[in-house]
Amino acid sequence: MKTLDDCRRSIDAIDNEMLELLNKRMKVVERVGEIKNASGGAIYRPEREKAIIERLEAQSKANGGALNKSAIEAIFLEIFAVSRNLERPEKIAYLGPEGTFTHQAAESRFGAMSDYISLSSIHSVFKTLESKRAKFGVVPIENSKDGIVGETLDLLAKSSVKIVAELYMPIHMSFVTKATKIEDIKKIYSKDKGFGQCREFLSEHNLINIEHIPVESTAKAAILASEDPNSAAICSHIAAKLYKVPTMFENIEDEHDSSTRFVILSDFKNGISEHDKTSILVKLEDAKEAGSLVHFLQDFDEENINLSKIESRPSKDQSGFGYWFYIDFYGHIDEPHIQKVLSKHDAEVTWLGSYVKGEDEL
Ligand SMILES: O=C(O)C(=O)C[C@]1(C(=O)O)C=C[C@@H](O)C=C1
Repeated sequence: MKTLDDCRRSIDAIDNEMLELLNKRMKVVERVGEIKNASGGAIYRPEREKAIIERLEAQSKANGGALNKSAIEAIFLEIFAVSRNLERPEKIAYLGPEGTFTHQAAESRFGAMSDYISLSSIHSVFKTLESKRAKFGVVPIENSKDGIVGETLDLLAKSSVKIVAELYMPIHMSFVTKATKIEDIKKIYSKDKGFGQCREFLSEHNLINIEHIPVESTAKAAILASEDPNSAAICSHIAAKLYKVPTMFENIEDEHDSSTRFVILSDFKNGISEHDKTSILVKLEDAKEAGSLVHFLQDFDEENINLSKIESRPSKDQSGFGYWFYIDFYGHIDEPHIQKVLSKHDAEVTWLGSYVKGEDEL
């Protein structure tokens, strides 16, 4: 029977081997970086990362290994993040401040070691990418309960920035305050969506009729609540911890399976993988004619292209009344059957990105 000391000696030996192997991997990665830097190729290749994780998951299963997909992902996403930093360090702009769900989403993809820029609006994230002050941007695009984030869609419509990846994160809200009694709370800070996601909680605790102050992020709400003991914030657990505001209630969201879809923005096109999704904007020329959208969608149907989302937005241009449509469908823009459909509608379609579809779609 192995003793604890025996086990620890084995662990030390295995750790040494793993470190040697990781360093060996990083030598290869350095060469990949040289090749990409010489050709101007994109460093971040989400489709390749996904393929690696899938291969390792299958291998682990076949060999009866203890590591499941989530464990493999947790370990390897951090390895990829270190690799990318070695190939070419790139800055990541996100909707801050620190402690937002977007920050959490950014860290889950780019790891703890990357160089982050926290910005106070979605608009600033787009501007920072357009001016090349950051290579990647992370912003929310949709919540399973509250729907689309209009600002992100409107900016995608105007900007040259593309979606290169998406990810879904479960959202849990906390009610945090420095007050010791709920009756002492005179105002609540949160992001507008935060109030929207916790209506039942607010009503059950008679918090509907006190002042609700929407601010630009749930982390900002935590900062404000940390400065005023007669206020509270609806925010993430990490924001409460970061800004040292005690938690009065946890998991106060109406729907506990609420999750938010985030998109990673950049300036390159991904290669084709087997699990792609494409986002487009459609401005139909004859939008006032009944049936024009139906005809457009029939073209997709004929090629067996499945839509995962369609959302109409009022167009904000000067020409007056009108709508455009935001559409997500399965497949990559470079696949021939997709080209066939889109080429029929060249003038009406703006491509927003093709990317590996995230796990746990809303
Ligand atoms: O295969 C590549 O293109 C690499 O740059 C290597 C690597 C990796 O560490 O395996 C790193 C970054 C990419 O996002 C994908 C994979």
